[in-house]
Amino acid sequence: MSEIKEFERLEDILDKNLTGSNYETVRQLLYGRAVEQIDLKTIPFNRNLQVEAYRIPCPEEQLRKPRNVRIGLFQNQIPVPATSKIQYMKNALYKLAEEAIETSQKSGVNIFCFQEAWNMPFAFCTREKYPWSEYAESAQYGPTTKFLQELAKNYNMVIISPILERDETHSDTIWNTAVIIDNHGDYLGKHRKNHIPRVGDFNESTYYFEGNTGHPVFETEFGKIAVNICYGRHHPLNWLAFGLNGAEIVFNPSATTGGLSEPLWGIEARNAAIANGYFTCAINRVGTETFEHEFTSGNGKPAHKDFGHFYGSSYVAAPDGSRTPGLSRTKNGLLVTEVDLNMCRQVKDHWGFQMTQRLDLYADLLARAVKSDFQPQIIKKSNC
Ligand SMILES: NC(=O)NCCC(=O)O
Repeated sequence: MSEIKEFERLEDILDKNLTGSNYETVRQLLYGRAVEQIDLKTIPFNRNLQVEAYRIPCPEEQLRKPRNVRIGLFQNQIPVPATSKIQYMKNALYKLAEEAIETSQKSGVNIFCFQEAWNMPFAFCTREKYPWSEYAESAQYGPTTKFLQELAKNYNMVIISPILERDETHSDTIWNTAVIIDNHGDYLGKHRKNHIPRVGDFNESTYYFEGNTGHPVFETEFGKIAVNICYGRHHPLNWLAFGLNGAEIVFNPSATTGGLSEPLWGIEARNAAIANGYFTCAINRVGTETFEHEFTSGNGKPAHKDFGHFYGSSYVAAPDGSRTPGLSRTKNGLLVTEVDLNMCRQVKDHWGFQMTQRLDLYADLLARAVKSDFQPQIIKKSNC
């Protein structure tokens, strides 16, 4: 697929080209029930940050109070060239993060999530070990976690921080990890990316292995949350497992490019929300990162110095299939979304997907499929 850079977002095209009831019909078929815009006009935003805020409506119940939570998703370009010195890059990103978290706090955000490997360039396309491995740091005690613990505590906000992790206890190994910091500034735990891509320039397996933390769900004051890191969104069972462990919101911090995955982007996290009865939050990087040395994609095409365009387009999807518009494809942005977690149970009651999911049937098939003597269940005519 060729790169698409020349438009801001799909929603703008719909908006410009469809009018009146045509627009509403198409919007509803594509995006589900309408979300409401929240007016944040009073907040003095940094001009370079697109801030959009929505409420996903949810019927009130008679016995349970609403469990309203505001989610903040932050997508950004690296603020200085990819080739910058490590500490310079980290400091520039910390400054950006501080602004985004401060704006989130003014917007009433309770849970904030960054994009994948947010405190570094997405350099895994290069296959160079240095300097990129030097970005790795301890999940619990590293400088990025320390920096965010302070902000989480001051702003009473849960923060999800996907970073490159260095596990000093286990032979200095490197992992692609999301760190969860609670709203008191305490380290709650971490999750390591389960599925590592080997597609296009996503050469991440050069740096780290498939995660070994299972499918943890973190119980916070603002709901039960989990993190499905980037490429894991192509794996329905990965989403399912977070649902089985009771997640109410699953974050999908990502770094993906237009030429590779854009047609899938609006589908996968949204489908996961519907199938598993939880909210999903897809966050993608923005911009083009150019590296010093050329690399190839192993496809016979010329060597190049960048991955292509990271297309942003972060969004939130609800268990009833509705979703927010996406943020810009080209700008830094903060997407604030208010959701009522009661919707998870309401949709489960309505559709019955969990009641009818027949896990036993699939457990039996999966148990057989992983064995070396597995025989696929194929019926054919006896004389063929
Ligand atoms: N970071 C990452 O896993 N990217 C893989 C590409 C994709 O899943 O779209």
